[in-house]
Amino acid sequence: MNKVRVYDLAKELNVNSKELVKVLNSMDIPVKNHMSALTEQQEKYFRNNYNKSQGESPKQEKTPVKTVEKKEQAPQRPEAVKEKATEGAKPLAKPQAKTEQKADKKKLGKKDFRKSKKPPVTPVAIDNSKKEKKSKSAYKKKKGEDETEELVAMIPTAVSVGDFAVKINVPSTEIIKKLIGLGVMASINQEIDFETAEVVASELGVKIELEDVEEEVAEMLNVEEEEDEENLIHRPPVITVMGHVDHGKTSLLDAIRKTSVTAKEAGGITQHIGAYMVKTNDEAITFIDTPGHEAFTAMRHRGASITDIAVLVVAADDGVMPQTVEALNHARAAKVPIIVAINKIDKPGANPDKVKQELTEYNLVAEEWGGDTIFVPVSAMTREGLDTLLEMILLVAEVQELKANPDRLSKGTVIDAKLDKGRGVVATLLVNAGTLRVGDSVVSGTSYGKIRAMLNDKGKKVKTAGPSTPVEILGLNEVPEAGEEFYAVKDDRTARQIADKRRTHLKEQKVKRSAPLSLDELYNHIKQGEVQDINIIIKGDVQGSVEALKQSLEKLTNEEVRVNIIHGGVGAVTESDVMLAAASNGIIIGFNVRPGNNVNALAEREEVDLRLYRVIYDAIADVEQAMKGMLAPEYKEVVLGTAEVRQTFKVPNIGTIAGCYVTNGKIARSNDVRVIRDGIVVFEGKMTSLKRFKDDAKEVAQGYECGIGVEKYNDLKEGDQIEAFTMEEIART
Ligand SMILES: Nc1nc2c(ncn2[C@@H]2O[C@H](COP(=O)(O)OP(=O)(O)OP(=O)(O)O)[C@@H](O)[C@H]2O)c(=O)[nH]1
Repeated sequence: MNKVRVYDLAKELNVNSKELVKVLNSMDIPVKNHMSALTEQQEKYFRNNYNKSQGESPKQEKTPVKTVEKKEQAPQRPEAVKEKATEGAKPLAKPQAKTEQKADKKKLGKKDFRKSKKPPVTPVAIDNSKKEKKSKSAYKKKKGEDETEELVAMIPTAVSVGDFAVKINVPSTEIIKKLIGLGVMASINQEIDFETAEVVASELGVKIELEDVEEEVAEMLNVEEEEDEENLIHRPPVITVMGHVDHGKTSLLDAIRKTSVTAKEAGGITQHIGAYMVKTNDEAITFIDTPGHEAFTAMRHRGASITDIAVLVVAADDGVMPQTVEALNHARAAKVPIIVAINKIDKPGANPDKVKQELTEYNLVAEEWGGDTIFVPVSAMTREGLDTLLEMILLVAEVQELKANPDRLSKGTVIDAKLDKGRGVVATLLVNAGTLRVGDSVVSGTSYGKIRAMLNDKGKKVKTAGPSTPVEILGLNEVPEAGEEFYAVKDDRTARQIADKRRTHLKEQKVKRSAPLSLDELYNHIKQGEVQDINIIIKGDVQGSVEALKQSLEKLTNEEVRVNIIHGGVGAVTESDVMLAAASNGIIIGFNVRPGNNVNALAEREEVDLRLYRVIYDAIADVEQAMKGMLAPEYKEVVLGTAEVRQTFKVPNIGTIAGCYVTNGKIARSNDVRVIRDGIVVFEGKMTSLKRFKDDAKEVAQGYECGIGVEKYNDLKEGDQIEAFTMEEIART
């Protein structure tokens, strides 16, 4: 869901951001500054009421008598707000970093608006509450179940007793006394953590909430307000090259890089810095040098949407392959325009039309065939078509009107970073806006420092780097994470303060991360208006089942939620599927397939809901039930162990016995088993025998060999995985 920031809204309404913040606050929409984002509901509520109150001023002093009347009125139903708001509302499709969305969800949406059963207070009611307001920075208002307004103090993860006292307006001696009561001996200058503060506060009858570090940081960064159109200049497009393995991504990037090397520069290019710039017809294009959709989605998952255009490479002699489809779905999920480069046209078996034909099935239809996708036949080897490809990139970029203000403190994204023995932390940054300069103080996540030296993509020392320029910088104190944003700030102190603030908050941030989408929680998300799109990734054993599932699931779309199949493919669930789900807040449905190595662990870490089914109907029913809030899974499958088939034996009258090695967990005779070949479930059933050498065994542990027979299945093959599992009942929630 895209959220709108105050400055976007201000720009649209042609009002000053600061004024708008005041208006929003007066409407009980607790925004702090121009960087604050509104939830969709808040935006709708605002639009509805702003239009009405416009001109009257939000203070509403003219109608004090009505205060009582309004309060007694039946609460305005959110549905009504929705209907009215949509009439005049322009779509505001601003892409926004995921981290920001999360921060927003955490602070504004859930706490102040959605959980409250009452509708937002009307501007009339607010005016009264204003009188009660104390220090604006320390408090925010919170509506309880009754009409009384509660004041909530915002407390950081760690706070000194003295500061805490000031924030909650209670004498520090009182706090020290309470702390002693809790067995905590702390002086006025000592710090207590948020949890302790919370206990003390509740004993004193004061509500506290954890400060939102990113909002504070936004304030410290003093990010420029809306950019004046006149300050904006064209910036070069940033390109990521994607495609199936061996279709020529790396060759294409290398060929493009060499194309741009003029004679005198030749030999000058010795290093790769994670991104490079080329010039064609005097226009620059930036290429991200880590090709592939995995890297792209990993970046997106971290909140970085740096790619303006995706080039999808398809080998003309091979055609559309599984990762071609995967790549195009990753680009689509990120709403990035796609240009198709049909590569290897020099090869004898090249058939560009076949590629075009195959891609029509995925709604990429060539312009010459009546569609709107640009296809460029190229050869990374002979360099044929490369100029046309670059021209087409510029053409698509022109439509996008990519602009940035070069005259401001720089911000952008970390593309890559490492620790170099001789040079210290080396980070490749892609400037997104502003101009980065040697000597600038920068901060990225918890890493900060002053730029000691800056090198361009050709390894040359440079003093400045403008929008869309990749540079390598030296001077950061620790290795920042790829995909993290960086900001140049006014001085070292600010950079350090921001990094420190983040470091202390890091733990809580992780814990407080808003829950990603899961079928179990789906209905709650829908009810709270947080979900309008269910993004699903389907992996199946054969194309037919993927297609059938896709169509049936898409049919579940109703007025409230749309079911989007963002990717569907044949084969095991992969890490890249999990990353796509994580970056798109989606869930994964596997039909007759199993997750590949480490995939379960990754899904768990990223909290991606990964569901595996053997019956199509079950998958559809689960999603359907989840949409209605009726999902009540009663059984959960528990995998207990896996064995690898090393050898097979034919035993007369018994059938095939697999000589296995237990690779993890343990296999018990009572377990059910499934046979997995190349990530696909080929059989599921019962065990007929489990033996250690000649003896029957109850169970065999990891690291031991055993013989396994599977009921009614004699097609066991070397290399198969035998997975042992049981079904466990789980309590309804
Ligand atoms: N004939 C011909 N061969 C090409 C062309 N482009 C790439 N190749 C060859 O195809 C093979 C794979 O190319 P890569 O550039 O490594 O492909 P890739 O997509 O980057 O592969 P991964 O990095 O493994 O995903 C190499 O042997 C290249 O030499 C081309 O235009 N024509």
